[in-house]
Amino acid sequence: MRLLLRNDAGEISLTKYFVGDDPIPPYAILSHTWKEGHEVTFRDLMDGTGLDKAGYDKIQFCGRQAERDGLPYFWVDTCCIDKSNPVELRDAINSMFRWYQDAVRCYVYLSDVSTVKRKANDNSYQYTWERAFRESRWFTRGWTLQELLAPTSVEFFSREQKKLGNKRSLRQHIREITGIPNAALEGARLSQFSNTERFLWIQCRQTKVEEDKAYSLLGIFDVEMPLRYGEGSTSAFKRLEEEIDKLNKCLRDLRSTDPCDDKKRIEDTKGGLLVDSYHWILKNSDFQQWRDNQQSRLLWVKGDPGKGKTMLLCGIVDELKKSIIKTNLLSYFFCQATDSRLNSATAVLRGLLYLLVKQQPSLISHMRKKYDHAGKTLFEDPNAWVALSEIFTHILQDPNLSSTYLIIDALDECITDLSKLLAFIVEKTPVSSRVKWVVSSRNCLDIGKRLGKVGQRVNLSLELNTESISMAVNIYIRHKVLQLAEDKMYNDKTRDAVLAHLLANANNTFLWVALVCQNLEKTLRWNAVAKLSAFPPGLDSLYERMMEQICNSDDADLCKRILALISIVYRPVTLKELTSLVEMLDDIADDLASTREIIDLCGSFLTHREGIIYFVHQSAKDFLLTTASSTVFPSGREEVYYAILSRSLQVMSRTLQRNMYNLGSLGYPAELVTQPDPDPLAASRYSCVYWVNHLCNWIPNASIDHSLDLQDSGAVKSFLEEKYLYWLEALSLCKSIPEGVVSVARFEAVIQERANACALIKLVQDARRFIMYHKWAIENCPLQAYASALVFSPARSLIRGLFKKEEPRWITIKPAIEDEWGACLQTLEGHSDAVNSVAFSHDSTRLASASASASYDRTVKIWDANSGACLQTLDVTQVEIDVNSDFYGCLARCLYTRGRRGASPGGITWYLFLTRYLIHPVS
Ligand SMILES: Nc1ncnc2c1ncn2[C@@H]1O[C@H](COP(=O)(O)OP(=O)(O)OP(=O)(O)O)[C@@H](O)[C@H]1O
Repeated sequence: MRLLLRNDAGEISLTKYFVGDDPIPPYAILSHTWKEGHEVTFRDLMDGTGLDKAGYDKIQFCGRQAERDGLPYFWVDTCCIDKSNPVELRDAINSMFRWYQDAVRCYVYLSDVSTVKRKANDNSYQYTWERAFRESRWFTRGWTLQELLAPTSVEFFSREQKKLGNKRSLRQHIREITGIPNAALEGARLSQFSNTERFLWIQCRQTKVEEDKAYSLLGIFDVEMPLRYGEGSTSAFKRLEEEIDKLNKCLRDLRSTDPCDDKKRIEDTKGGLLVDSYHWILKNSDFQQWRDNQQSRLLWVKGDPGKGKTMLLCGIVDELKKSIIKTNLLSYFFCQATDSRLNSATAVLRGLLYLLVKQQPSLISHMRKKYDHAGKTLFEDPNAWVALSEIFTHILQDPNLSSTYLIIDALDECITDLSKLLAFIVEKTPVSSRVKWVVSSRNCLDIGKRLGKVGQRVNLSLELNTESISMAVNIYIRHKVLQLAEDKMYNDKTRDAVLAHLLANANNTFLWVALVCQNLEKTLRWNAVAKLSAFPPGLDSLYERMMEQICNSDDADLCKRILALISIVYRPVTLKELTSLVEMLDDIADDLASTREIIDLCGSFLTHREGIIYFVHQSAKDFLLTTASSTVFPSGREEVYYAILSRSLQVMSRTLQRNMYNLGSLGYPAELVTQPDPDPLAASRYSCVYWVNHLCNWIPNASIDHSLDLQDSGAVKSFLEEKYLYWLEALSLCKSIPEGVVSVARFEAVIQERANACALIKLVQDARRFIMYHKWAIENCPLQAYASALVFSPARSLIRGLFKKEEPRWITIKPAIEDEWGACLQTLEGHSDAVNSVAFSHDSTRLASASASASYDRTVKIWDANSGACLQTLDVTQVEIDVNSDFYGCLARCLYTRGRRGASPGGITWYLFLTRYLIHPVS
């Protein structure tokens, strides 16, 4: 951008063009409406002409007003853009919103509003500036919409250059004139207003050039697109809407969880956030140093289990939201070890990115190119970390990134790839001075060592802030006891006894207090005081006592079984899923209220919210898996894996059948499928995705009598024979076909190792070929499991034979297919043109395919050799690849047939040879 500078003599000159990282001095900006032929242009200023034009007065006004406000620099659109330079014009239009946003002051000059009272007609003197203000042309123009919304400070001036008020003082008028809600006028992020609402704001406004009506919205939607003057308004709006749709689709695919919802859920499940119990942090000197000192980039909050770190970070998020200016970004993520969707480094980056892009949509530009090639898999496949960390790095380096706060809670609960996440934080913290980080964890030596490498770090140890924590916990105790006393109608004596016990034994541990109070909620009023001695100090002692109580209760076996199961499932299960997995709950399978009651009996280990069962705290799960392991798993964990496997097979056998969601046609696309209510898969969803995992975990033990076995006559084989195809449909409905592909491969490996059952092994091998070959079709259209998958399988495929009855009857002439599965394992579809090279990685887990010649699609794709998922698409224009040279270990040429199997135009069928460990180039 180029600014104007007013010197002491009142002379105005243009500055140099600021590019890249050039620091731009604080400046004021003018907003006005243009008058044809009267405006001073860039050329005028360069040639020293235009001083006699009427528009020059406005420029001088802006310069003088800026000087009064202590700003020597200012910007006026008529003369600061060289419109004869198309590149500069394009960049200016795409950046204009930000220029207005970054201005310290925006002066709106209203040439048609006068403060001089004058006679409107013969007998009236009521023509005041307010009415002229309401009717001003400024409110009817397209570009002035962003000039009203983008800057924080907007001041309005009359024709006589007299100040009329500002955006805040004139809010009521502006709202009535424009229909724009107060929140938007007060600077709320525009991304929080719906598209329809934002389009409405421009509807009645006009622009001189018709396309500008759409182009003037680019900043309001925070998207970029090339300008094509002459395309017409319809086309410009169409392209704008397409751009917005692409943005929304990318954002939808990026979202694996919404950390805003996670925060709310965590607060709700933990009984609500008590402001008085975290407010101490605002006065803490370490926190203040981190917040106020530009050099302090990272705050590490550390403390023992249950000391209130998570709730403290929830509080910090709330406080930052209140105190930071609206253009700043705030993104956060709460790791939870008990939930596989929230316990990996990839999940953390994905969640942080999601919130960042939601607030500043233009940041999506850093992922769009890759995303446009790879789609959702970019964020999900095994290489997601590589892609996400690269995108994140670009965002952190983006000069347009607003000041940003990034908050990650519970690093110690990041189970997968914590070291990668730590390395990333350590490496990226110094990258941008506009980004501040807060992370929390337990007192882990390893985390401390890694974070110790960050120079600009502040450590905040809860154990070293005993006084503050003690006061915070005492406030919490008083709050909880008052609540209990009210709910349970304690008399004063009981209330005081409970209060005294908690104050004396809490040891500055919030969680201990929370657990005791949870227990007291279930204790009869008359028994409360006597029961207090059952709550010894210390978390582990408390858990032990809770376990003892469970063991002595009437429902001990059931509670222990539920606790064991919840400790080892791969994700939190729903109440319905739980009833299907625990035999002892059979009698109340349809009675969710009773299941809830039983969960409540499991001491204070478990809690449930919106039908999903969670551990009350990670430390509860840790306790069950370690200290209480022999109580909860008296016959070892294998026995519980077995039970889950066995029950999973039962529930799937009961519920899986053809067309469970009543889809209208065989080609019904998976992306349009919505979950019916009631959901036929509600009880078996977990089992469908994870039964093979439990089978792999289970090591048959001769001492236990298993009715289920891996023999030719066993239940596993019967399940596959009777339900395999319905299971594939269910996996597709659960959007879990890639997991299914990996499961069947694992299954095959396990069964070859463990079972002495030829028929079962053959069946599983056939099942594996079936899912690999038809993965794409079934994943995209669930019912294709019964159509193309069957019809295009070899005549002697065991699965085809078993499910012959499901083949569409109306296909009377069936394609001639080989008798046996051929050399083709699966079809990898994705390149839009011919492929000229492929190569396996050294460990055979990855396959690279290149369509890299000039006339091809100029991409290299990396595939997971097991699941066939496309992991990454590399743009060959960016990656220098000589297709004839060594690449990715070795390059192999493969046979391919274009469009075989009637694949999509340009689709390619690859023959991946069974002997893939022995890659030899073939012509
Ligand atoms: N400010 C607060 N307001 C309300 N409840 C709180 C607050 N701080 C702590 N608690 C209570 O204490 C419990 C433990 O707090 P929290 O989960 O934040 O501890 P933590 O230090 O993160 O534990 P861990 O490291 O083991 O995960 C919460 O479940 C909640 O019930």
